[in-house]
Amino acid sequence: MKTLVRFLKPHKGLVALTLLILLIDNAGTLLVPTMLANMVNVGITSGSTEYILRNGLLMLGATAMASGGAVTGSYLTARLASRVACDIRCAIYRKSLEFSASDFERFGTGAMITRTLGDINVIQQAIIMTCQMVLPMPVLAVVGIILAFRIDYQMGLMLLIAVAIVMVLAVITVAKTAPIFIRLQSFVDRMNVVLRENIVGARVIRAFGREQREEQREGRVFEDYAQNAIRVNYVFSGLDCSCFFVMNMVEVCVIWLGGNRVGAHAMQIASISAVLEYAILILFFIMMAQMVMVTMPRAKACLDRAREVLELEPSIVDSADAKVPLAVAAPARALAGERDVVARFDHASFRFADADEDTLHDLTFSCRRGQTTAIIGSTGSGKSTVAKLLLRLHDITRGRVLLGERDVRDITQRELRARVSYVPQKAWLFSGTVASNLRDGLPDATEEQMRHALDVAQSQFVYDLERGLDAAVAQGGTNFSGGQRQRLAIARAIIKPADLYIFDDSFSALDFKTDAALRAALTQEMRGSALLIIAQRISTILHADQIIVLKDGEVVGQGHHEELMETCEAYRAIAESQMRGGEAHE
Ligand SMILES: Nc1ncnc2c1ncn2[C@@H]1O[C@H](COP(=O)(O)OP(=O)(O)OP(=O)(O)O)[C@@H](O)[C@H]1O
Repeated sequence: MKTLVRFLKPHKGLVALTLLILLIDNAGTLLVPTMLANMVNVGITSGSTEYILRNGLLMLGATAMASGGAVTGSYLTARLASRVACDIRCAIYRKSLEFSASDFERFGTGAMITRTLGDINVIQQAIIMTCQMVLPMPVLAVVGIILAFRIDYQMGLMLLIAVAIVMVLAVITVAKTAPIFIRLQSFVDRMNVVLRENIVGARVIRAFGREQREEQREGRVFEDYAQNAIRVNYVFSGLDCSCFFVMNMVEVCVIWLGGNRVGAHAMQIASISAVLEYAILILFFIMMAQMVMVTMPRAKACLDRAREVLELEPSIVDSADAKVPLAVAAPARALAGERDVVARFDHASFRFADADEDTLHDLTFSCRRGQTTAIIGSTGSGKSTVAKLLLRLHDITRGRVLLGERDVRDITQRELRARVSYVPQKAWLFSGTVASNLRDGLPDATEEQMRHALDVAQSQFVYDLERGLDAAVAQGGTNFSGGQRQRLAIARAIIKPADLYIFDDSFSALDFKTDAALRAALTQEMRGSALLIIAQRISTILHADQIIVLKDGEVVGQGHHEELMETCEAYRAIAESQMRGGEAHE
């Protein structure tokens, strides 16, 4: 509830206006039956045309209040609900950008999508239904019963008892059915996770002939959801018919008791229809409110899930004394006090939160300006983790990681990432154009700068595309080959001015000739910065100024290729295995 209040607060004017309009709608609705009764009881019985006309005009006014209020109220509630939903979605998205890799893993991509889209839709609908069906109910019930008492004491009492019984039944139904609706939302989450996995991995599923198995897995999830949805529909149909039964019974009672009261001259005939209308109106709103209330626990579950995301304290935050960030677009310049060392690992160790042992142990090495540092090691030795620590996507457990002379934890994340340019292992491009992707690296890049970056990244293939720099890029860059994607990701990284460029296994999909040409162009281009190249292929790092050999998260060798061939057993083993395979080309 606190979360909802927080998001309603900025719209308090709209909330107040919506409630006022709904009140006007209810007032109009409640006035009509009494006016109608008066018209018949007084106007028609006395034959006063003037009374009938005057009362008719007043009724017209009340009807206009009710219908105008209903239309405006619907518009305002829809507007309020969509504004609140939009604010929650934006807040979740903004929050997710603050998450470290492990924070994000706590929820998972599928669940984050459900929380941002499906869950917020449920909340949006709940706000609309609450405003239109639940909030008017107590007003209508209380005022309707008072008006019925004014018409006749016994009729009022009967209506009060009927409403009390229906309310008790409604509360029991809501309490009993709430868990089904909460379960329903968790099934939506599961469906989303399984569907996403199967759609993204559709080609792998086909390649491994796993269609039947995946179909069964999906079928089970859909089946669970369907079973729950059927139960929900049972509940609704049960509610529907019992409510209509109660309404009809109350109608019978009103007419029966009304007839008796008229016979006893305790009230006039047209008052029966007024009480009847109040009874139908109140019971109808109780029925609708009940239907909305059974879905409320689901909306609450959705709100709780949104709150979980919004209230999660990111595990990586800027320290209080971190310097004011530089503008991201500002060109990088020499880091104060350090001309030479751009980045340094100082006895750094790291352990994943869910791991039993350190992934990296006691790493000490520096990346220098104008030099290429390479990291090589077997699969899972911790190479990518080194890159992520430099970007502070994770925080080290012991030791220090420094940018220039400053610990990365004492720099704002914004400044840190403005000074480091990164090509991730999995080259990811955003949907748009080649140019828009390059502008992610440098927002105001000129065509000349883009062409230069493409040339350095050996991406001249772009010029052969029909629309050149404006060629369309599909989500993830799937309309390009793996090698083309890598080169475009490299172009995006090198167009950004930075002190440190990190290439995480970014040359793996390139042929040897392109790999060699790209490295030569990079070395030439990046003389003023430090390069950190993570690679599996010896040929990619052969000429690096310094090679770090990682084994099980430990540095087991450090030096030039020739030095390492002499002194490092692990390096020699990698080199020899690749030379046997004919990979180590210059
Ligand atoms: N989020 C995570 N949680 C727990 N352990 C992880 C996580 N990510 C990676 N690891 C583990 O950390 C170790 C190092 O992973 P890393 O990705 O750095 O290896 P790598 O040397 O880059 O491997 P590759 O060459 O295959 O890309 C691996 O053993 C991996 O299982």
